[in-house]
Order: sequence, then C-alpha cells, then structure tokens
Amino acid sequence: MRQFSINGARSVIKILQINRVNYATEAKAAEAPPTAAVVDDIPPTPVIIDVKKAVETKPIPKIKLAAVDAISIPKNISSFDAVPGPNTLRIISKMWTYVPSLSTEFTAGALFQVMNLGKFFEEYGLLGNLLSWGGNTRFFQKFFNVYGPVVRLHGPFGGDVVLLSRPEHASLVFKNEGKQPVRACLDSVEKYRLEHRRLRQAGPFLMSGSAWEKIHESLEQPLKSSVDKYFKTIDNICDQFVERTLAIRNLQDEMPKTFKDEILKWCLECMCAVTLNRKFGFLDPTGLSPTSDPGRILDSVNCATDAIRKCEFGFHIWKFIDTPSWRSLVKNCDSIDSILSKYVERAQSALREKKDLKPHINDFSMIDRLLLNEDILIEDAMTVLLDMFIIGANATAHSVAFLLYHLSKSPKCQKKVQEEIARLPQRELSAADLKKMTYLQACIKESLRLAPPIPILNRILAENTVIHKYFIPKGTYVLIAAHLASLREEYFEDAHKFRPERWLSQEVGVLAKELQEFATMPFGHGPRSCQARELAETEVALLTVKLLKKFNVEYNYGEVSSSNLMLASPTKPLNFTFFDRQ
Ligand code: HEM
Repeated sequence: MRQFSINGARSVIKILQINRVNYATEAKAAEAPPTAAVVDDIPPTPVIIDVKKAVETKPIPKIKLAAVDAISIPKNISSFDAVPGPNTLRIISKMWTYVPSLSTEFTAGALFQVMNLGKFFEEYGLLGNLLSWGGNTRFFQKFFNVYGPVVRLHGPFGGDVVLLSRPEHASLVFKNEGKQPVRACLDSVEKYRLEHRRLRQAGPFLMSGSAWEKIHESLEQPLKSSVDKYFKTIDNICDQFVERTLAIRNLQDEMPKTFKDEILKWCLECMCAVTLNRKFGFLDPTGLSPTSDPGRILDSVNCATDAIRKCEFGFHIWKFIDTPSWRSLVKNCDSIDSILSKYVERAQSALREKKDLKPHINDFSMIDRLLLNEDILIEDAMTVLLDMFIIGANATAHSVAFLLYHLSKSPKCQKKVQEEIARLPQRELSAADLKKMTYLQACIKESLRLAPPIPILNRILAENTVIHKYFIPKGTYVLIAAHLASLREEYFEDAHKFRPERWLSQEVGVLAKELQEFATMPFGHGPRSCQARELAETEVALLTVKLLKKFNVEYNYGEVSSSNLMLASPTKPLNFTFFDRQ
C-alpha cells in the first residue's frame, strides 16, 4: 500500500483551529477523489488509503482530528508525500512541534526567517547554499531551481505549504476555487482585529465564507461607481501633487529621498475622497504637521505596514508574547482606527440628521453606503477602511513608484507616453479618455508585470487537485509566486526588460490565451481579485498623465528593485529628478 501523508488532513485541521474557514461541515479532510475537471486521466483501479488509520498510528498531541475517510489516489499520480521539498525545513519543523498551537502560516513565516538564517549560516559555510537568498529577493526561485516547479515545505503539525509559480499550475488552483475562495494571510492583522480588538470580522482582505460575500457585495457598487463619481476630485488631487513636487524639488530638480511618502500621501488623499468623501489635506503645499489628522494617519500607516511586514515574515512569536513589532502593529492600527472612527461617526450623525434619505442617494459616500447597509456593523465598515488605507494605498503607491521608475529608465517609452498625452482632447479629461491611451495602459501593465505590489498570492486549496502529477489535498495552503511567472522567458521574451510594446503587438499571443491571464496577475484572480482594480488603474494613469505633461522624469541612482514580499516596497529611496518640459 502506498503511504499517504496525513499532513493534508492536518492542514485542514489547522485551518479549522484558526477559525479562518468554516470548513467544518463542508470539508471532511481530503475525502473526495480529485474531480474530473482537475484530473482527467484517472485510471480505473485507484489505490485506497485509510487516512483514519494513518492518523491513529501517529497521534498528534492536543489536536482534535476532523472526521476523515478513505481517499483514493490514481496509480499514475504521485502522492502528496512525494512532492519534493527541503529536508532542512522538515528538521526545523520538527524542532518546533512541542509548541502547542502553531498554524500553517508559521511555515510560511518560518520560511522567510530561515532564509535570513541561511544568510547567517552561509558566512560560516553551513547550509548556506540552499537556504541563503543572499539579498536576492527572488528567493522562491531558489526552491524551484532545486526541487522543480512544485515544492512542499513541511510545517509543524503538518501545516504544510506548497509553493507554485507556473501559470498552468496557478490556473488549476484558481479554476477550482469556487464562489467563496479562501485567502489565508496577514495572521497578525487578523489576530489584532479578532482577538485584540474583539471585532466580529477581520476585514474584506482576510474574511471568508458568507461574511466575506456580504462585505464584497456591499463594496461592489460603491467602488465601481467611484471611478466616474470621483474622477474630478482625483484630478484635483493629482494637480495638488504636481504643485507639491514643485514645492519640494531642490535646485537640481530632484525630489527628496522621502518621495515615497509623498506618493503615499497622494494615495491617502484619494482614498479619503473615495471612501469618506472628504478632503484631508495630505498634500498641503506647506507640508504636514505631525500632530494633524493626516500627519498622524501617514505616520501610522507607514509604521503599521512596517510592523505587519515584520510580524508576518518571521517566526510568529507574537502569537505567544508581546514582541516590539506586535506592539507597534497594535499601537499604529489603534491610532488609524481612532482617527478614522471620528470621521465615520460624523458620517453616521449626518445620516441620522437627514429626515429623508432618498433625495441624497447619489451623494452618499462609500462609508455612507456601508453604514446604511443593515447587514454591516459600524466596526465592519471600519475594517474595510483600514484594509483600504493600509493595503490598497500601499499597493497603489508601489505601482506609481515603479511606473515612474520604469519610465525614467526608458526615455523612449516616456516620450511615447508624452506624445499620447499631446493627442488627448483639449477639454476636461474623463476615465474613458485614459482607457483609450493604449500606450500608457501598456506601460502600466508592463510595470505591474515587473514589480507587482502583491507579488505572492495565496489560497487554501478548495479541491483535491493534481498539479504536475502530484496529488495535493484540499485544505493545503498554496503560495503562488506570481511575480516569477511574469519573469519567465517562455511567457515573455526579454522578460526582465520594460517593453510595453509587448502588450500592443501579437507577441503575447504566443502564450496560449488561456494561460495568459495566469502569467501575470498583479490584481490577483477570480472572485477574490482586487475589487478596486479599475479605480486604482485610473488613479495611476491620471497621475502619470499630469506628471509627464509637465515633467521629464529621470532617476540617477542605479537600479531600484522591489522587495517582492507581501506588501512589497522599493528597495531604495525614490529621489527622481523632475525636469520642466520645454
Ligand atoms: C495598483 C494598485 C493595486 C493593486 C496592484 C492591488 C492588488 C490586489 C491584489 C493582488 C489583491 C488580492 C487578489 C487575490 O488574492 O486574488 C487585492 C485585493 C483587494 N484589493 Fe487591491 N490592489 C490595488 C489597489 C487597491 C485599492 C486602491 C483598493 C481600495 C480602494 C483595493 C482594495 C482591495 C480589496 C478590498 C481587496 C480584497 C478583495 C477580496 O478578497 O474580496 N486595492 N488587491
């Protein structure tokens, strides 16, 4: 009898334990054979493995096992146990098995920490070759280079992680993800909201099941309509940004090293307009007072983002003790919450004062609409705001930063965008005008391909799935290094080069159409893809038009890369030079 690893079953159990997914009723661990949609070459005589028995012979302390039945794996399919992965991690994971309640994400977090340890060991000639990513942020590639396209990282208690990157493999995960896909990430934010603040929901980015569906539906219309509704406001905010660049430019026409913050301020001002229908003054030409509301939001968003990065990418010690990163996360998320809740309460009072809401229906902001929705509590609305202010704003800032960077390094492309700007109609612009700027749109797409702000996507596998002829049980935590697929030569010729033309010619057609959408996924895929994609693309395009109309952009300090971690950031200061155009 072939041996079947119980790890798949355990990862489902871990998911149940961390209360992330209500799989209790629907997911008897790994019970069904792979569906026909997933595997079409199942031979008639499958090998039957009694998972219950396997579990009994290897009891795990303190974990209550979910009911699991026999599972069948076709003979020509390799078992989950056969999926290659580093033994070193297997040993490290064993060292940690005495810790009572570590989750699957521990493995993902440990992975990043181990990479750093590898760097340390390398100095002493130990383990380094495999574990060190030596400053190379594309460290996932190292695993794929050693183990092939499907890699399994053994986690404590079987909270395993499977790493993928190829579009054809990602497509299998996404095609079978169902109507309520589960994303499992940012454990620290979830702990903050559910345990520390004792909120009912963890926010749209982190929630699952029907609670997620409700919030998702309630955001659909406000986000869609915000593109046209706030276009003029965003246009004004972009003008303010241009004014601000003039105010902070030095005698060499260079931006300060803190220019990344200026871009973030622009994102936050747009965010306040779209969500609260309010001006905050982030781009005040005289600068921000650190004690003002926008000054405090900026500082807290920066510190909270930093703390989340630190909490997520290390051993998740903050689950047991108060680490400095955890304390910073709590302090700064509390701070954003306390400032924004003031404005949400004001919006609530304003709604109460209106005797008849009907005549005002078109004026309602996104937060008004959430507050008027009976299914959504005010605290749920706050989590929506916080997700958008931290994740959405950072993602947009990263996209602007890298688009400017790529254009500054490709003067020919920059010139073509400027020519396109010159052809724009001499009237007030609209979102539709921006969509027609095919070259600019290609530049945005190309820049996001090279430096996606969220380079690693993740899902809890919704179905037993055969990937690369390996059986991967449902409930497994899958990390998709989407940015690596975007950099593969077989999908994109001269993959590391900024070549917007590739999106305009037939070139990308070389890649099978079906796989194309999985080869670069800066906004994710499927029902859980970015809900504000159109808004974000419009904001980025409009700001670029305003800047390149006025300036030629240069960057004189070598190469900038992206940290390529969840909530990625540029690895160098962005002190662009903005020369006035003649
Ligand atoms: C260029 C900027 C942006 C990029 C590249 C981006 C990218 C992403 C990605 C990769 C995801 C996860 C998708 C998945 O797992 O399949 C996501 C989710 C999300 N994004 Fe964005 N995002 C951007 C801007 C924004 C902005 C400005 C907002 C809010 C105004 C926003 C709101 C959301 C929300 C609410 C989700 C969660 C969707 C769900 O799970 O229901 N994003 N985004």
